[in-house]
Amino acid sequence: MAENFSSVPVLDFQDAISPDTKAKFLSQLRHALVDIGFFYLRNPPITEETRREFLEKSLAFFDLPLSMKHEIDMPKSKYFKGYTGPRQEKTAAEKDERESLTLGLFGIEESSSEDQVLPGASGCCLVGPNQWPEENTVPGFQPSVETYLSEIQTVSELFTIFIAEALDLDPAVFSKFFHVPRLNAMRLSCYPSPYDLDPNQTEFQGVGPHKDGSFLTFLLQGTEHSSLEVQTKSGSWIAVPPIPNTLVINIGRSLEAMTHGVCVATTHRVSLTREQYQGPNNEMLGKRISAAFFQYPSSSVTPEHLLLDIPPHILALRKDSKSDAETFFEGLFKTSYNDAILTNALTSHPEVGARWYPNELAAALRKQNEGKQLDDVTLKKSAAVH
Ligand SMILES: O=C(O)CCC(=O)C(=O)O
Ligand SMILES: [Fe+2]
Repeated sequence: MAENFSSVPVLDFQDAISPDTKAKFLSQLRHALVDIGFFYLRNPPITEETRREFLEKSLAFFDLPLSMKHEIDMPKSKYFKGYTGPRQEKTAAEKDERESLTLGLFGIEESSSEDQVLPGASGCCLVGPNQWPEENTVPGFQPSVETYLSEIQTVSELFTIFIAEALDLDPAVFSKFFHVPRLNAMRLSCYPSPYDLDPNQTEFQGVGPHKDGSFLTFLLQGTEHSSLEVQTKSGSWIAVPPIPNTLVINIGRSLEAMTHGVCVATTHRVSLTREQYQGPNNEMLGKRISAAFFQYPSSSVTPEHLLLDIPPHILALRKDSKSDAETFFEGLFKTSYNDAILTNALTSHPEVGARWYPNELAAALRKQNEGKQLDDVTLKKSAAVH
């Protein structure tokens, strides 16, 4: 559980790459990992052009008529990739107002090939081709997304080293967990203006309170809206407004579990109000856009590999000795990481399961019900495709 804090710290990527400031960077990173679970990264190594193109084309994608977006509905893909419409997904038992497009790295990294699709024990898989809109509907959308994905993938690889260094671990300790084919996935989300929703309601659930199942999540807030919030230990919500030229990085359940709860996965949500959709000069802002890149350990790693040997002085930093991380860990890795992730994908997107993997879906729902008394939010939101 995150400590009480009043704002999310801002780290600077420049500090990480200069020998004079590296120690300061790692100390700030350790504080963010252990006490907060969230931080901004200023000056991330993503080119301005990549970011601009990517966001521009993403907005154009969501501006397409609904019928065109439904042509690439997620249930058409057996790999859990594609479009999810508004109010089609639930978080914490409530419908989310956002619509989204889920994309993976398949075909983007050189060594990706059909042969590397790893079936789980249950025979379904998460690594496979993306679904794209017709090129003439949003010209340049696919290359702009692929360029962003390959740049953010590189950032995520750098962070496996920084996290190890910040915890006084061997800098290469994580490298064996992250290899092709990667389960990493990006969720491109678009949040409607409350002015277009029920006039009798004041607040809307963009996405409900949850923790990510990832190792780390790299979030690009693409518009000016201040709608993302994180929860402190006392239960209050702190705004994480967009800051120019930053990414927001947060810790997911996998890193929390791997570090025995030293690193904290913090609950967050996107809550939509009318005030957030008014700009500084009272002008109306359009839709809110964000891109969350979820970094996951590769599917072939086993539970024994994943649990790290943490030095005692780092374990002593753990804030919550009753962390549910280890309970979560047992649940997540009871069979294999890959199977756990598939179970979560199936329960998060039952419509994909119903079409492609009906038997596996039934088994996954049984498993989910068995674990329900443990922690509802944990199970719901540890999904790889989340
Ligand atoms: O859109 C955002 O700012 C956050 C989205 C998020 O938390 C998620 O997709 O897991
Ligand atoms: Fe999230």
